[in-house]
Amino acid sequence: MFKKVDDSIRMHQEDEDYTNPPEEFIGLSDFTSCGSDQLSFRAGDRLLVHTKTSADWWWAELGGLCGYVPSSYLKQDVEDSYLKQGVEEDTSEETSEDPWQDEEYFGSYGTLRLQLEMLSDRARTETYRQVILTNSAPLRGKVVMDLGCGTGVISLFCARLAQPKAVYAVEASSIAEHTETLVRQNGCEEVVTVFQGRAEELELPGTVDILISEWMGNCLLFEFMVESVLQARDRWLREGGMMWPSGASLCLVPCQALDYYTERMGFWEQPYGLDFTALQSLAQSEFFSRPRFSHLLQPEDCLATPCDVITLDMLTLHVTDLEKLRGQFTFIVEKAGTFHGFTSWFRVQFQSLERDKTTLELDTGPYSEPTHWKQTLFMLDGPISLLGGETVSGIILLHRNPVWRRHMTVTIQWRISSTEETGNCMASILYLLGVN
Ligand SMILES: N=C(N)NC/C=C/[C@H]1O[C@@H](n2cnc3c(N)ncnc32)[C@H](O)[C@@H]1O
Repeated sequence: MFKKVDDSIRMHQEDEDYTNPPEEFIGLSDFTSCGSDQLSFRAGDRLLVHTKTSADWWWAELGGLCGYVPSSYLKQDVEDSYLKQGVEEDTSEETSEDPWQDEEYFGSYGTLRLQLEMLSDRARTETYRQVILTNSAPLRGKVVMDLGCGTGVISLFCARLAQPKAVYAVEASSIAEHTETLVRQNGCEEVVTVFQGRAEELELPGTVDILISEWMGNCLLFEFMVESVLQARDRWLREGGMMWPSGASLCLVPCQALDYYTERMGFWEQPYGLDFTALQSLAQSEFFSRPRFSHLLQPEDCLATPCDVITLDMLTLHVTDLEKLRGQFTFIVEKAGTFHGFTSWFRVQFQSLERDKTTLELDTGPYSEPTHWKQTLFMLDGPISLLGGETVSGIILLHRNPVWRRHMTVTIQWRISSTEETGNCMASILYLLGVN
């Protein structure tokens, strides 16, 4: 999907390298530490960066205190504009200063490649078709807004499978120029009207009864198109109207990832009979210091029963809630295995328009048909052997990036606690993972 500014997991670095003189950076925005080894600061603070331990997490000092800070919250005090960490060098004024990166974002969605990827995702597209089909009766005479309609497939489902009064198909990318043709070619021009532009900037003929959108990104929120959906809800959805999806959950599970670990880390043990283990710390930083968005988790690699860590009600959620979302979890390890990391995915629900009728759901997890989102794998600093019976508990924090508005930092704080039958003291390990 949309090219990611350097998403990475901050790693624990045991040996700090202080050979380079510290560099002074300025805080772009307030940052509140969410772990014992992070350093809080305020916008305008001048920090001394001693070590750029990874692409997104640096070891810095402020007022005599040291700790990890997110590089995306900092800029150097230089005359010309400072390009953010992870965004490629770009001459156009627009890209380096547009916090929504809309030129790049809508540019990518204007390609058939991405539209084909979403349309080819059978589980995704068929779920939306089923939602329309099973609600065709109550959809009669209603006004529908399809936000981010792309090729207009959902709008065409509405017009072909139900008898709505009108469908407003809203699309900001250049694909909208073709959507008009598709609407006419499928004989739906009486019902479906295409509006090309950002939903936030458009004038619609009036309020709508249903706001349907396929807005979800990796880890549910990446891309933050959800903000556009909430803004459109507040502006166009009538009182008592329906949001589709009506609800969304972010799911998490501790897991094994032996194939990935072996492929990227084990490989250096003895390639062609040679000892390349000296490269393993680089491999850790290069491969495991960013979420793996294209992971396909096998059910047998789940070490516990997955759980919903964050749940959103699309009728009551506010844009301001998106700045910081927090969830808790407690997993009971159900089998012996190697704890390589956590895998996350999402589920979205579509409440029926008719009271006490079935709510439909799109589940992008390992026990359902794979989707183009696949799942997201967060690797640990190093694998941990588990016997089964342990408890893995902790919290997950999603902090929206204050500068790059389509990005977020995901921090997972967790501990393993296992008490022997003999009542030994609690053995606990505390690790901190941060994803930018
Ligand atoms: N990532 C997945 N799977 N789905 C995301 C789906 C994104 C689609 O919605 C459009 N879109 C996103 N935000 C807006 C907006 N504010 N106004 C109008 N159109 C918009 C994009 O151009 C894509 O075609």
